[in-house]
Amino acid sequence: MSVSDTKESQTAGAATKSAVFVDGASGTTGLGINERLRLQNDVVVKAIAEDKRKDASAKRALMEEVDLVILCLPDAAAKETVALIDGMGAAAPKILDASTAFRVAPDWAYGFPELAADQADKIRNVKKVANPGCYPTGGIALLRPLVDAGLMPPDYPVTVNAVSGYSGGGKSMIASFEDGSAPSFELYGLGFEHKHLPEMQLYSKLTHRPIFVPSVGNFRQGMLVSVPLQLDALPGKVGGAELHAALSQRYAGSRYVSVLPLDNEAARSGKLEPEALNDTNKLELYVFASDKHRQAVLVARLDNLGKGASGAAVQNMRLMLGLSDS
Ligand SMILES: NC(=O)C1=CN([C@@H]2O[C@H](COP(=O)(O)OP(=O)(O)OC[C@H]3O[C@@H](n4cnc5c(N)ncnc54)[C@H](OP(=O)(O)O)[C@@H]3O)[C@@H](O)[C@H]2O)C=CC1
Ligand SMILES: CC(=O)N[C@@H](CCC(=O)OP(=O)(O)O)C(=O)O
Repeated sequence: MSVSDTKESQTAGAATKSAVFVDGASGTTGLGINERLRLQNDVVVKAIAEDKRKDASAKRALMEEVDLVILCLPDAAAKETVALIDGMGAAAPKILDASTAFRVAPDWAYGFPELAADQADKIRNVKKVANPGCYPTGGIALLRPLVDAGLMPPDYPVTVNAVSGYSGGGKSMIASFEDGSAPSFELYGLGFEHKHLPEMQLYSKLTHRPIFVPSVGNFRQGMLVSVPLQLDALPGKVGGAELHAALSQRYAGSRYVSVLPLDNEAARSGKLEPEALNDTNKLELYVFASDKHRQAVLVARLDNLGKGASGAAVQNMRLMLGLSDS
């Protein structure tokens, strides 16, 4: 049996299509990527035979045939595959890694194309891209424009609260919620060492480590990431309108990131639920503010499996392969 079972939509002209291998294709993120790739007819997905999926030499042979490898593996396994690719010399494909292993590595580009004006070009032009964590996608999207605009000093004492659906914890967490052994809701990360903190601090350009309090609830996917602010602790007389203007300016024209108007349904009801963007690559940003009490809460809503993982991976993949945004 060949090491690759090529799932082709191989029709005339297929030779010019970019070829991609998803390492870890049967995990939560890998399945989500493959589902999205099935809808894209300008990419050929090469799949490894099931019994060879952890076999390094079979992987290497397959990786020599592709333009890009997407890693959907635990950190340790991602590092092993990256070492394998680093040893391939000129035959090495581009790498897009969904794990936490390389997100703050200096020789990798951070796969959040909306981070800054030149970030999409960086992603296009490097060989190694780290897909962001789900929570940092929301946190950085809210914080970075405020720091860049000078509304939030880099040493501001930031707190990030968040709630995620249970698919964020991969196959084992999904099983524990679906067999009823997990609690309905819990806070975690209370040891101040959550794996997303380094990327959240670095790409938000904060000099102080944020306090990050994630939580997980009994729903499959979707998330909210929120940042509470005492407005009088910010310099000047910053109010909701200025925060909103800075975010709106940063994401003007963005296809996937939108900033909701200050007056929106959630602001009127005082409530926001996490599942509305499920199965999309969208990220919504909200500014809730009270001029009376001089307080604000910034909120990002996204699908942890969409813009928080597989959707972002496909967006980055297309940039890395020089394909138009589908
Ligand atoms: N779930 C989410 O919302 C997000 C996840 N991520 C990241 O994506 C990566 C994958 O996570 P997720 O999909 O949730 O995890 P899962 O546990 O759902 O899947 C991981 C997959 O990797 C496979 N695997 C493990 N070791 C190897 C190996 N050496 N070679 C090939 N396959 C291997 C596993 O197979 P087996 O079970 O047989 O060992 C499993 O199918 C992680 O680094 C995670 O941090 C990123 C953003 C969001
Ligand atoms: C609910 C839950 O457990 N979520 C995961 C994060 C999922 C994610 O996006 O993070 P990575 O990309 O870094 O894997 C966690 O907190 O570890």
